[in-house]
Amino acid sequence: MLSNPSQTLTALTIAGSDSSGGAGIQADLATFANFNVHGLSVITALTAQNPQGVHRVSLSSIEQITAELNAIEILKPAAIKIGMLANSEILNSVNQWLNQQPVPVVCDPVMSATSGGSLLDNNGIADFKNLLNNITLLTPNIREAEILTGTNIATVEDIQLAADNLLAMGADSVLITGGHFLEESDVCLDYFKNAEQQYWLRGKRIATVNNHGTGCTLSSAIAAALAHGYELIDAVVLGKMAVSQGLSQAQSIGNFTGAVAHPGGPCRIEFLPEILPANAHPLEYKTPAFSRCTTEPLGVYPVVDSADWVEKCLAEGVPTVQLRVKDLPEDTLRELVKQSVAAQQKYGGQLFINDYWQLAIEYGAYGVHLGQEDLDTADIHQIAEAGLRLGVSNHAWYEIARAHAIKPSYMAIGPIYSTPTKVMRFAPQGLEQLQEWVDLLKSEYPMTAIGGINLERAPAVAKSGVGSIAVVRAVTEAADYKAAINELNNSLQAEL
Ligand SMILES: Cc1ncc(COP(=O)(O)OP(=O)(O)O)c(N)n1
Ligand SMILES: Cc1ncsc1CCOP(=O)(O)O
Ligand SMILES: [Mg+2]
Repeated sequence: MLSNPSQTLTALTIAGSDSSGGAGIQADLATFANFNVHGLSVITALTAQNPQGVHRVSLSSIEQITAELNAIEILKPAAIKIGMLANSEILNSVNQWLNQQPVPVVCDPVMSATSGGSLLDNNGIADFKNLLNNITLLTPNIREAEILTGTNIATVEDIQLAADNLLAMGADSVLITGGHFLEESDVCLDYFKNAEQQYWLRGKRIATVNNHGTGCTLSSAIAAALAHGYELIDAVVLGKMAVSQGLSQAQSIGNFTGAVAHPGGPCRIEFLPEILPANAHPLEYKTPAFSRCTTEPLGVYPVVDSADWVEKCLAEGVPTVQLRVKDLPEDTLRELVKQSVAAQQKYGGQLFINDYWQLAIEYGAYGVHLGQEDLDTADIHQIAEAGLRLGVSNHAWYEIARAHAIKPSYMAIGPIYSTPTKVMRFAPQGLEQLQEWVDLLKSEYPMTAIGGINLERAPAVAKSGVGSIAVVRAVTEAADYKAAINELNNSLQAEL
């Protein structure tokens, strides 16, 4: 799912072996391989298991587990996944070793097999809180969250309360997975919370009985993405996609139920989860209905800072243009928006106003372009109801999942290259990441690429199939802006 890094990355799973091959160590290693991460393993227990049940469990000795943990240390796992710990003795000795580990730890609090057998004894459950201080992300399902918190979970509010309890018990972040919540509905709701953020992830429910190993796959996929250096919130999206894609291809084994698959390869948009707006109730959230853009793909897309530039670009026949100005007094802004809208009425084209969505509505602009921070405060339903289009900036997987929940009129990806035009906390995405996001999103959204794109780079960017290139300097600082627009257009046309 993630491409091969230039140096071998390692991740460690500390878990039990599943003789039926669908969960535990076997699922974790298959997931790591899928994410191009070399898997290290410390096996806490051997289970004699098949779809009919867990027939026998044989625990590894503490000496063996400790020796394995110490042995793999020189291979420097970049992330750790924890699964079956069997009992309090194993749990506490793993925890002691974790005290020295500087890397993120994802813990799936495995307590029982899908087929029913117990995989953690009562003392282990009682001691589980000891482990939480060493856990970056805890990924319980509803039943596991109930057991760990001693609460009953039947509603959305119960899930939120359980997450609060788990954080209070010491976990840094918690993701309560909703595979067994509202099972009759066609969506699957997971809830993420830590000190900074809380959100619902809404994914398509993949109804299958072949779901053995789902929790193992999710937690090890998140650990693998963390090993690649992704931020936790991005890793959660990647983990969720891997599970949904895997469930969609899961097959039975003869007459027996099977396990989540590990197909690898590119992910389809139907498996991209939606991150619902922070204040949305997950069962009542209504997706806004934004109008589509008239001209798709969006083509050459100059981002300019004056009504004069808007007019010159539209007069030159660009299909899309954006007015992007910062820190101006209200009356100057109004005048700029008004004049830009007048230019659009004269020449046609799609005029997007950056940031100032109320003015865009008031003056009847074609659309609004918003950054992810703006989504926290803008009334996006009002923008949609006024008939304006919405474009949204995206720099990371988490942002893409968040934008996907509001179904904007287009998705912007950037920065593709480094640029002096804007200070951003995101590293350049590069062409490979652009390609992955174009392949994922293009069937549902028109897209544009922005950041550091000049005439030389335009053909390579256009080759991704993005269909539009958004530029500031390549037009506004060109010796001949008309020729620049023409050349950018030629690069895009060559790929249509
Ligand atoms: C086409 C396009 N893509 C991205 C941006 C960046 O917008 P935003 O995140 O709102 O940041 P500012 O432009 O406001 O600094 C854009 N303007 N246009
Ligand atoms: C506004 C913005 N958002 C992401 S990159 C960028 C600036 C792009 O400017 P340039 O085309 O000059 O690199
Ligand atoms: Mg903005």
